[in-house]
Amino acid sequence: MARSEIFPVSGLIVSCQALEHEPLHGGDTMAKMARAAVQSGAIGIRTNGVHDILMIKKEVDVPVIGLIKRDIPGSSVFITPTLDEVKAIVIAGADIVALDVTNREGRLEAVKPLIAWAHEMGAAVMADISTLEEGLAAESLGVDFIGTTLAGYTLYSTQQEGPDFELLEQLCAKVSVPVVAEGRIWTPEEAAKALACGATYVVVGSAITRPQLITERYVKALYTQRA
Ligand SMILES: CC(=O)N[C@H](C=O)[C@@H](O)[C@H](O)[C@H](O)COP(=O)(O)O
Repeated sequence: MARSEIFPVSGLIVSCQALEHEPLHGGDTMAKMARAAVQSGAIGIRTNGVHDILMIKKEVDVPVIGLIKRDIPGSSVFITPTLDEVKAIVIAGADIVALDVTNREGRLEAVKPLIAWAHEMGAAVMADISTLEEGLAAESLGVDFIGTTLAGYTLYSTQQEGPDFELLEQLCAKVSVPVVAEGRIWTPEEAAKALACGATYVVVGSAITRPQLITERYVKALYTQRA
C-alpha cells in the first residue's frame, strides 16, 4: 500500500486539539472528542502532542495525523519544527506526521531530513503549506499529503476570514498527491465545497472541537443583531 493510500476513502478528518491555555486541554477530553467524531463518520483524526496521540490511538481505529506545536524563540515555524518532534510523533504511534513546509527560514531545505526520517520509520508525511509555490515544493520533496493548513497564517499568504478555496483549487489542479483542505472551515457547506474544489480530505477543527470558539461566534452574532 502506498503511504498516501492510508485512508481507504476520502472524507472528513476531525482535528482534536486543545493547547495548554485552552479549557479542554489534558486528560482524556481529546480522546473522547475523537471517539465522538469517529462514531459519526470521521475517517481520521488530527491531533497535537504525544499525550493526545497516545490516548487517541488507543481510543479509535482510524489513521491519526500527529503534530507537535512548539514555539522556538526567533522562529515562526511552530508545527513540528525539528526532528525531535518528528521522532516523538512517530514513536507515539501517529500514522502520518504533519509538519510545516513553508518557504521561510530555509525550511524547504531543513525539512528534508524530517521527511526522510518519518518515511524510513514507515510513517506518511503531511505538508502544511500556505501558498501554491509551497505546495509544489512540498510535492517535489516527496510528501504524501498536502494541506492548506497554513494559508493565512504566514505573512505573505492570502489573509482572509474563510477557507482559501482559490488556493485549494489551484493546488488540486497542479499536484498529484492527495490534497487536504484545512483551515477555517466552519460549515458543512464549506466542507462539501472543499471536496468539490478537488480536495480528497477535509480537516475541520475548531468548528467541531473548540467549544469556546463556537460559543464566541454565537455570542458575537447575538450582539451584532442587537446593535
Ligand atoms: C494554523 C494552525 O495552527 N492550525 C492548527 C494546525 O494543526 C490547528 O490549530 C487548527 O485547529 C487546524 O489546522 C484546523 O483548522 P480549524 O480549527 O480552522 O478548522
